[in-house]
Amino acid sequence: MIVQTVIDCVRDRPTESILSIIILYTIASTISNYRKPKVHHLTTGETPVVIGLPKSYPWFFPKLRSRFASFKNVYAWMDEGYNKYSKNGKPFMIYAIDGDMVVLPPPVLGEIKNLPASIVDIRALETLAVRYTFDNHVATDMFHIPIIRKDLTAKLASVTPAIVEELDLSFKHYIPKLATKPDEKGWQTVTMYDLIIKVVARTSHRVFIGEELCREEEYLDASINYAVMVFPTSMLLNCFPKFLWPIIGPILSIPLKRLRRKARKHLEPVILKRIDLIKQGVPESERPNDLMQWLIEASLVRGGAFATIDAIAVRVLTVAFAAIHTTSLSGCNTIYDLAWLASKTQPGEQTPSEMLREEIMRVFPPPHEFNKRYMQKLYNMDAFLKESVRMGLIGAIHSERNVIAKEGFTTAAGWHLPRGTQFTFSARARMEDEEIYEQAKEHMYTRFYRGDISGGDGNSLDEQEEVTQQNEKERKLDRYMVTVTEDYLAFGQGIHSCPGRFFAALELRTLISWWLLHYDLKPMAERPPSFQFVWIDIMNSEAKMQIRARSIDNKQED
Ligand code: HEM
Repeated sequence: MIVQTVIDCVRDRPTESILSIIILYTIASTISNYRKPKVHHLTTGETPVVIGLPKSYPWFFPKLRSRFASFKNVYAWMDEGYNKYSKNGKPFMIYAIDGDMVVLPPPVLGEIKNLPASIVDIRALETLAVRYTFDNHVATDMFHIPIIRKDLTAKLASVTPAIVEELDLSFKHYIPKLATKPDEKGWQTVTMYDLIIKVVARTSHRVFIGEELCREEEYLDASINYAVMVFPTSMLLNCFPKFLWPIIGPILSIPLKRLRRKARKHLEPVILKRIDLIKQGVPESERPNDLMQWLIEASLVRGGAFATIDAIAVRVLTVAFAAIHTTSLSGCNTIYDLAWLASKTQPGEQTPSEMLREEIMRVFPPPHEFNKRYMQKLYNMDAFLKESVRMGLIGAIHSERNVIAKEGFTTAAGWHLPRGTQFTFSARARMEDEEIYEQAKEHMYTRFYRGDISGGDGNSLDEQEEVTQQNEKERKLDRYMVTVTEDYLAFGQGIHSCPGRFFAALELRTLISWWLLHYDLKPMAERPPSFQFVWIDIMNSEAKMQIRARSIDNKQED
């Protein structure tokens, strides 16, 4: 009714409507600016400089114009702010389409990264509009996070055979479906991202929900599409003021609800069967032992609405969302890098693929029985993956947080952030800082190589070891791909650092190993360019690659 009246009004009196909207916007933003406490320095009273305000007609809706300009300019603004302010220990601000963001200098990271949610809370709840893109239960209790961090990570060694098997089966299943027929020399064309996302989705689901469901195409498509839809839906919702979310949120999330129903159709019978097993008192050792089982058990413990099929199904989709795209992007970028770097190799030089293949043959000689312990000995592979993830960083920023404490939060350097301040840190600009990473814009695949400090036995350094002040000195750059340091930001920081990175590293090492043992890549002249949209770097998912099965003959050519 209200919506119809508004539409009629805009249609009948367009000029008056636009003028009214502009006046209303001006009044609302003047009031909110006036009332909102500002970030400031407690002794000097200085406030952060805003980067990205329009230079022409600066009096004409500067904030609004800046918000629209943020769609394509955030990365340039972040570079400017990082070099001018962050490196001098000062914060700066950006008026982005999804709100005002304070970007803090890197030293503050150490102060906030382990603060409890009562002082600073993870902002993903709002960035991703979790209440609308997932549901209230996920927004209020993220119990899947400790399950991933502890239970899944603890099980990695025992799930490795399942990962190896499912990767093999799914590559063999999807390559004939997605690649063109081999030409006379055996070369096939494939859109690599389409292949990798299918393989990663199926393999991850083998570990998350078991063999029974992981090969169900309709379910896999629903979960992949769900993950794809979350970002645009939340981005769109973030363009509206928060008070409109309860009205607009349910409308914008209709396509997500449709996909949820599709996924639920497949999950429901399995969830019901597993709940039955628990109710019948089947001992734990005889029940399935995978992520879905742990999620069901934790949901039943919470009871009430948490224990419904809907809530459990959405929880499974939440984990899939966090896991599948991130891992597929990293895997696909790594394959792009292998093909691109091969084109830069001089005649007679070993290509990166050859180097990695040689290492795989040494660590896992035929019949290539992969296991988790020895996976850690693939030092070149780990260094390569770590560098590809650094180069393919998915965001301009990391560790977005909201100040929750009533009294706000004051940094050691005296910057006061009032309650409600949204803040973050530079990720891309920091990871491309020449003072931290020599030739930062180059893919130096031996940058993180650390076989030389590990004694070569793979036992002296455990990749799950935390970097602490005590052991910091003895490390050379960073250790493993999964090691989180304040200069390696691909997995976030502190208590909210990615809990799934150990699983991702295992899956990626297995995936690249499988690839190198079974297929060749035709060198690509350039790395397929990605494009940037507000805070996110959207990788090139359209790039076509030439691939060729490694027959006995090809292997001999190597
Ligand atoms: C290469 C692959 C991956 C990358 C690059 C990646 C990256 C990240 C980043 C940057 C964050 C945000 C940390 C922060 O806000 O400080 C994060 C959080 C998270 N990731 Fe990952 N991730 C990957 C794989 C996975 C996988 C496989 C899973 C699940 C099995 C997963 C589950 C999560 C979850 C649940 C969070 C939220 C943590 C929290 O809020 O405390 N991720 N990840």
